[in-house]
Amino acid sequence: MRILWRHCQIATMEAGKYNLIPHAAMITDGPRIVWLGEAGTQSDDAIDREVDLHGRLVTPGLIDCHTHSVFGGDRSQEFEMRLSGESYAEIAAAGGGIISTVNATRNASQQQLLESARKRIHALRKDGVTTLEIKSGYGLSFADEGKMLQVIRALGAEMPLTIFSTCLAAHALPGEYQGRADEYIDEICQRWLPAWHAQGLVDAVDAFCEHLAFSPQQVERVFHKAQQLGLPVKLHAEQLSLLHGAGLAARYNALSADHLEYLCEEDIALMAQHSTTAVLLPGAFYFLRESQQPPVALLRQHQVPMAISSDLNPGTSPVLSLRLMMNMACTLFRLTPEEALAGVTCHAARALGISDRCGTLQAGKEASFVAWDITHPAELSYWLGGTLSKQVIYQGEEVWHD
Ligand SMILES: O=C(O)CC[C@@H]1NC(=O)NC1=O
Ligand SMILES: [Fe+3]
Repeated sequence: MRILWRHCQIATMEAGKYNLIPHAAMITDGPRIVWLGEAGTQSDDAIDREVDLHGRLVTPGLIDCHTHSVFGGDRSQEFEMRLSGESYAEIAAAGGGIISTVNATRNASQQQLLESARKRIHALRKDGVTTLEIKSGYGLSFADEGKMLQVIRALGAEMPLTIFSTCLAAHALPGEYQGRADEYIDEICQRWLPAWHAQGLVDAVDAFCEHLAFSPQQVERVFHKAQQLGLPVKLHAEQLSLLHGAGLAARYNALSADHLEYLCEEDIALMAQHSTTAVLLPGAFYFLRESQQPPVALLRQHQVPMAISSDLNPGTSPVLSLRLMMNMACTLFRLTPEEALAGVTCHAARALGISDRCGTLQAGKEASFVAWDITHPAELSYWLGGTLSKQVIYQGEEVWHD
């Protein structure tokens, strides 16, 4: 069905710039854009339906390229304990920390994981998200990581947005492997990854490269297996220290290196050379009250595209608004509002390797876009909270309206 979407202004986000078309229209045919431009200059091909967008501003659907949206329980009590002055050690002794989420996820059924994730994803969708990456990483066993990956695929099958599945089995060391990290990595590489890949459950492979998680040597073994399976890689890198994880990821032509507070210029140059996108996660920086900022000026200087994401997870970034992350990227990391919008559209698409399909509004690309009740794109980073999205269109269909 050919639909003419008229009476709007469009920010196409091509090349990471607004490219504002002030009096615009767009024609979609099913899930694809077939034309967009100055209103009235379109060809007079048959149109089946017209939609008046009431002068609203239209951007590409937002892309949240780094989330841990599937998990059991939550860590709100831990949050309260910390603010009551309890130490990490006391919290851990009381069963808090990432292991508490692992236990809650292992004890939850697929249905329970699906239902709790669905609520969180709906909040993101109302805020304009039409593509979402979700990682495993709270199961940490063959059965429970497989359960998470099945839930991620089920969410993609039932919800009106595109869901990209990333295996993060190398997120933390489970209790049963304490002191035997290399054996855990062996299990992931020799048995788990090949099986999940054969079941079609994995679109990319990620790991957490950090002193409290896995070493660059252990990460490289996971990357080597992913490469053998033909799966792209991503990496949680330089969040809390400099281990040159981002440089290792770049050498494996990673789609992205993420967090990057402690990133160095040598590894930025490798990211530029290997087209690895930088993914900045201001929610975790803010929630952990970090002080070390990612080197944004150096990333700009080396022309490494910066994506922005929620890092939605129960421990360090319980975030339910990607637009709030845009504000934090500007307020905390000093990105411009135009860079922040590029960070959740075209650069986020690049971080998932799907720039051919979405992230900008152009003929031939996916007809996934948002009509916002604003007059300038900078408002998307400016307003804190609130509902600015009036209509969310996914692959040519209206899937949410205010
Ligand atoms: O605490 C949690 O539940 C996850 C922490 C989260 N995972 C990661 O790799 N970095 C983080 O901040
Ligand atoms: Fe993360």
